[in-house]
Amino acid sequence: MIELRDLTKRYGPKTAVDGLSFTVRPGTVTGFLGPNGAGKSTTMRMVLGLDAPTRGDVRIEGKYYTELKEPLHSIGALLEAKGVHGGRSAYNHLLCLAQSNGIPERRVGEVLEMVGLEGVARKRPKGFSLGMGQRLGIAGALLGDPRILMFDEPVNGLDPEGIHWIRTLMQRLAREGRTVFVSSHLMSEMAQTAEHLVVIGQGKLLADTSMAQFIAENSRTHVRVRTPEPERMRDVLTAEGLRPATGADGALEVDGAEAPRIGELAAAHRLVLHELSTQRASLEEAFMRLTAQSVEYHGHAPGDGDMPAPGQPPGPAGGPAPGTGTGPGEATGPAQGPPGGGQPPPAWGQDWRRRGGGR
Ligand SMILES: Nc1ncnc2c1ncn2[C@@H]1O[C@H](COP(=O)(O)OP(=O)(O)OP(=O)(O)O)[C@@H](O)[C@H]1O
Repeated sequence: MIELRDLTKRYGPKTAVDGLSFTVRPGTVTGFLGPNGAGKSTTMRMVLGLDAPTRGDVRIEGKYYTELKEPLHSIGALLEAKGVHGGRSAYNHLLCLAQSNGIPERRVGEVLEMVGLEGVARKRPKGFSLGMGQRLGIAGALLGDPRILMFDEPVNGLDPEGIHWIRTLMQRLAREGRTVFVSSHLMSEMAQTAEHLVVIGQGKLLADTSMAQFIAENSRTHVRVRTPEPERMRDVLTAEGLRPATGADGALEVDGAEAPRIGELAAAHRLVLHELSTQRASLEEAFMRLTAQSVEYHGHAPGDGDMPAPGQPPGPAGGPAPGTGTGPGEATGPAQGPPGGGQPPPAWGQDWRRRGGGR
């Protein structure tokens, strides 16, 4: 278990981490999410005692990092894959780590096998690919067989096979009852990996919630209906207590009813349908909405007039491209903006934040 209490870090006038309090529990993968510059790495460095908090503290299994007698047995971390001595072989790099932490040499072979690097054990990491470097970093984290594992952006730059491998490994470690804390700035990646989420923006806690709750509250659906008689369809839906909106292309967008129900209503009133589809907003979009106010740097493409200003939720045109945020619970239809035909939707993130998401 990792417990943060009012954790704060200032660099001169810049507050990188601002009063963070949350607990990372064992048995699940906890995703640590936030846009670039949100303070994830700074937080993780403070967990490991590499940076001193300006205020507040972190405890690992109830102890301060400095109180841990053999830290690698308590917490293993992958912060930056490049922090490896390039001149030593992978085996010797791990052996040095093991010897300085009272870990028997046989464990070096075990972890190399676990990460699939046994074939290059005698090679120098200098020539390793990014993926091999990540695997070596993870081998180092696993060396002390720790109860807690912490990975900072472990899938950055990896190919799909590498991403799949890391995801599976993290889930296995959590199933073994370990605490697994992993940072990312990609909601779509976390959606497939984590069961619990901690979201920060500009150093502040935005959410601490289960992934299931996040999906339930943010993967909002609506039904798109196209018919040659939209006005009559609208009247039928309104008579049922629904409030259809008109999309940019004239299609009706209906919240609060499933597609089969709408299809039955249309049939009962002998209305021809040209389209009846369930649309689900992507989790990536929900995450962008939640963190929109706390993104440090906004990119703008030429002619990017639709990008939301900080604090403004993006309309459908400002959201990610369809299909960019596939995660569990968004199997139907392309990723779309919410209903309303370009009208700003309710600020889901803010609403969700207000409702809280604590355990
Ligand atoms: N040593 C430092 N000195 C001054 N400012 C720093 C230092 N380290 C981090 N910062 C600033 O603190 C803020 C948080 O940085 P941090 O690297 O923790 O964010 P992050 O969420 O990990 O971002 P990313 O996803 O880009 O890695 C940023 O504005 C960064 O510029």
